[in-house]
Amino acid sequence: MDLVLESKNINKHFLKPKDFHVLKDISFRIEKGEFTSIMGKSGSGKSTLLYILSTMDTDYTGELYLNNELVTGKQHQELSRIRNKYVGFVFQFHYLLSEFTVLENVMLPAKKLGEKSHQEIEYLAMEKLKMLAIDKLALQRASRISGGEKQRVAIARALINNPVILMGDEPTGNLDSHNADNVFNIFKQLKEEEGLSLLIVTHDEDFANKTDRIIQMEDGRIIP
Ligand SMILES: Nc1ncnc2c1ncn2[C@@H]1O[C@H](COP(=O)(O)OP(=O)(O)OP(=O)(O)O)[C@@H](O)[C@H]1O
Repeated sequence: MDLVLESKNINKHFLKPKDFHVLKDISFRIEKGEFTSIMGKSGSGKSTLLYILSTMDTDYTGELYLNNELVTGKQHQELSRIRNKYVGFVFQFHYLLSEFTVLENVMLPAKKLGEKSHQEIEYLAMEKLKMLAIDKLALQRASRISGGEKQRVAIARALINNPVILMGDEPTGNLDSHNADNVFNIFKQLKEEEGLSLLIVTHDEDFANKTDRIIQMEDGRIIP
């Protein structure tokens, strides 16, 4: 079995304003090429969990493995390298740099990783833009494209370092149904053609029903 993510007994407490046990014994695995969605009522802990799994939040107990590597306990710099290399992340809001071009936005995470030349990164970024059918927008400023296009640029940016897993916190939450379908189809294509694993938090039942597996959360637990 080819595992890309494993969570073992992850627990988290928020201590302020008072002790709140927000995640309770979260254990599950994601295999290569699996398209998983996370659903659950508002406040059930979905975003909190996703920020831990993507290594952005390190304040928890338990163990997290990415690509069979234990990431829990790693120092900031090493963690940042692992995140940049293994995890792509798409937010509900695109967070593009509006004064930069589409191409420059997509290139940024690869520049940060610093493993490839400018030319190589530009080539890879254009490949991602082509795959998402937005290569014609490469030299446009990010502020001048539509909402659906911005989310596709955000996906291209999340893919630039060829992550093993793409995570999303309601990536279709701000989109109309046409653009949401479009993003779902892109995710499905990435799974089928690239063997990418996806872990997507969503409130959209239609979206979730089309994924391979739904993880249901309630009060900080996964419902078995
Ligand atoms: N920094 C924080 N300090 C204290 N409590 C927090 C903090 N962040 C989140 N919470 C609480 O933790 C619980 C889980 O929040 P989380 O954002 O993970 O839920 P969610 O399932 O993603 O909700 P939604 O669907 O509304 O986005 C909520 O009750 C929230 O109020």
